[in-house]
Amino acid sequence: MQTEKVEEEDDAPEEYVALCDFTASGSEQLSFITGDKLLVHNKSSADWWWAELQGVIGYVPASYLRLDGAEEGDDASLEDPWQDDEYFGSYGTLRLHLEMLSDRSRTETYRQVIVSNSASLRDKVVMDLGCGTGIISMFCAQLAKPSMVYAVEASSMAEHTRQLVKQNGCEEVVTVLQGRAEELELPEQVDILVSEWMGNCLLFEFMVESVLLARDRWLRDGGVMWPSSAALALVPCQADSYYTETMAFWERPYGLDFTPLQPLAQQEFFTKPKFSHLIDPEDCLCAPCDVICLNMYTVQVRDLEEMTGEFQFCVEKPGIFHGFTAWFTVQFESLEMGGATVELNTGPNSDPTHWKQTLFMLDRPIQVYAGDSIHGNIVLRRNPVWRRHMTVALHWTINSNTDDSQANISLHYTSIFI
Ligand SMILES: N=C(N)NCC[C@H]1O[C@@H](n2cnc3c(N)ncnc32)[C@H](O)[C@@H]1O
Repeated sequence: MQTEKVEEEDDAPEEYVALCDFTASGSEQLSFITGDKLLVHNKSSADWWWAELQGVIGYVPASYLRLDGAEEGDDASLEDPWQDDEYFGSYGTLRLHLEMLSDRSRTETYRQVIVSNSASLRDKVVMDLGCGTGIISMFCAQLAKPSMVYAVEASSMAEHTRQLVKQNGCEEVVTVLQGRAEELELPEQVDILVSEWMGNCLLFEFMVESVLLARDRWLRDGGVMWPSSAALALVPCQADSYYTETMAFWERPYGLDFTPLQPLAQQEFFTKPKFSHLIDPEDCLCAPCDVICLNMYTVQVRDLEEMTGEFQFCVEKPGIFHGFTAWFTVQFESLEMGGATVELNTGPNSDPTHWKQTLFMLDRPIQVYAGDSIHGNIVLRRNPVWRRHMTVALHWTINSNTDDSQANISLHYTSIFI
């Protein structure tokens, strides 16, 4: 995730021009269309600014705007909307590969997919998209007998991957190709396109776009996608420890009253997802549900622009509704008819992974009771400027039938996260 420094608050409002349309998804936001000139009064956070358009005030996504009068070329995002230098630069070092290889649940799942399909992999042509250090390609070469594995890697790690392939005696089967998969020329179509492309909340990094473009270009008719499908799971949850450490903390630190900072804390800590969350299964207020499902054979790049999922949860036990936790699962269908599907589940009831889970905090916690209904929808909207990012909007309503003072009212909140 990119973290931008928050610029100091200015007195005189600055005029910005809208680079693309934005549709508000809450009363506190401001809609605009490409070319609108907005007056920015306050850059309260790196992602959301307080702005005015034709006398109406509201929050606007900073990344959709460019300072009026700035030259087209001044705007880095238009030059490098994929932030490729930074993105592939980060994968050119070992840090992220060490994290991924150290994730045994992730890596062993891919090994299990290869082992359980080893007979069917014989004489097949495989593409390993975004192979990194080549681990999946070498699993294929060592545990099965494909005729060829094209190990495609865009970062400078590819040079080291070639060495690893040779070091492990796989050079007969594995060919390392350096470049973006959607730009490369392969000598032939492939029978299997395997990739480990998943990011936080399943889609961050949007590497999935490259997988779909490569599918359309290189996967032969009847070929197999691994993963074959993917799902984003969501559950309403308690998050008492996070709430205590970021909000309750300001009540009496060292005997002093710091509560005037709580609105700032709410803005700073609860308007962005917490990506490194490990939710305790006990904190789930009910069973999770899959809100977004991707069929990797049919989903199109254009579908990624905006994805909406409905949910209807029935609270199973009384507790404090602090927010929603999200994670993903991916499924690998068998190459054999009727063969068992392998699944990688990054949720709280499975072995932990380096993705952990993602916590979306409510603006304020709400007491809920068994039988309460939490229903609404989640909207993943891809950032039209920064192509590896998206906003997540959660709209929900609680219908409670207890005799509590809040009973029988609908609480409707929208939380927007970048
Ligand atoms: N979230 C993840 N799974 N990230 C894994 C990304 C790995 O794939 C590589 N990668 C990502 N996109 C591409 C692409 N379009 N072409 C080739 N390699 C890629 C990246 O350099 C890294 O080694």
